[in-house]
Amino acid sequence: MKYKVFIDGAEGTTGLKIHQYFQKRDDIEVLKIDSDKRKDLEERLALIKKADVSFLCLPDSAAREIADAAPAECRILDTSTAHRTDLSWVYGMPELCPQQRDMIKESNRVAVPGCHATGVILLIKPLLEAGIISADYPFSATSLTGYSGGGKKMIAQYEAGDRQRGNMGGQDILCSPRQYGISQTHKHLPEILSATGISTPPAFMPIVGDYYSGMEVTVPVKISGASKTDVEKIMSDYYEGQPLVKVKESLDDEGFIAAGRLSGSNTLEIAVEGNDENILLIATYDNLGKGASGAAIQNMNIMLGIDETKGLI
Ligand SMILES: NC(=O)C1=CN([C@@H]2O[C@H](COP(=O)(O)OP(=O)(O)OC[C@H]3O[C@@H](n4cnc5c(N)ncnc54)[C@H](OP(=O)(O)O)[C@@H]3O)[C@@H](O)[C@H]2O)C=CC1
Ligand SMILES: CC(=O)N[C@@H](CCC(=O)OP(=O)(O)O)C(=O)O
Repeated sequence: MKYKVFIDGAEGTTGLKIHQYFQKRDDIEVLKIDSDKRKDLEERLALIKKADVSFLCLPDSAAREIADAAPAECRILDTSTAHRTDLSWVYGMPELCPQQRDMIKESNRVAVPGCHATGVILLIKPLLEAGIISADYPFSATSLTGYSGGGKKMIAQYEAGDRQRGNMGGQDILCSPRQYGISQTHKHLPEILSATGISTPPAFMPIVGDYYSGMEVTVPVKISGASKTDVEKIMSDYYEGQPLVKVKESLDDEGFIAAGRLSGSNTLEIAVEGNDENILLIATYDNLGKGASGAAIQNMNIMLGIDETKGLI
């Protein structure tokens, strides 16, 4: 018996990547839609009704439209931002707290977390749960990402053949890392608040670089009454036994941490760096792996009651 899945938006960045994972699996049959009907609501609904699980890899508005039209018994995983703070959906982060996996397994509506939000939430949550930092702490986060995080449009921009690469004296502005979300209205801030329960949004500094994929999220914290070693212990205990989130002694590679170090992987690695005075909580992962498509597959595996790492490690 094969599970039937439908990928709505299969020709986009996230959808294509999910499709690639299924090419290596013999337990999954991907339901196909004719290319000229890929935006036809009725055709897509018919496939969602046939599938055991459907993935929405669409812009937010299109994800809302199809999710609203689908019968409640259809099982849907939405990779967009549309439903991540919607209380009738389950937040698809199995490592968030002990109950989350069961909630995902039982739900017909699961929202896959945003790529930046994934790192920020996984870094902050254990400290809040341990009570060594309070919900009103003035958090901040820097998040480096590869350009595939921006979907087809940004990939085309960065990969355009007429770009002059290298040090062009500022002629090719894409060569240098670009900070964005400057007005502090990034679309991942609401889910960071709702998943962690912190009282105000962190000061958030996303930066896109001239490389395809990979993320490094850093949350600096000053904690009185707890050392770096205490924080390491809290972090390791919180994620003990998690197959796709690993706490490492250090991510430092001869003085550097490359944001693309886990490009192509589905795991997320955390390390507590810095010193007792300035603790740096750091997570590295692939924006298309644990930050999007890999996380979507992990959620699907949980919903289907099979090994959650199947096809991912
Ligand atoms: N890229 C990333 O790293 C991540 C992306 N996401 C989220 O995943 C979702 C998809 O993003 P991404 O894959 O990057 O985006 P892309 O722009 O690469 O792909 C979006 C796809 O949706 C299709 N589409 C648009 N409107 C409709 C519609 N009405 N009906 C059916 N298909 C439609 C597009 O078709 P066409 O090409 O024909 O226009 C395109 O193939 C977004 O919500 C994004 O926020 C989440 C995590 C990470
Ligand atoms: C480089 C870049 O532009 N990245 C996107 C995030 C992509 C992502 O994962 O966000 P969603 O899951 O919410 O789409 C951004 O920061 O808006």
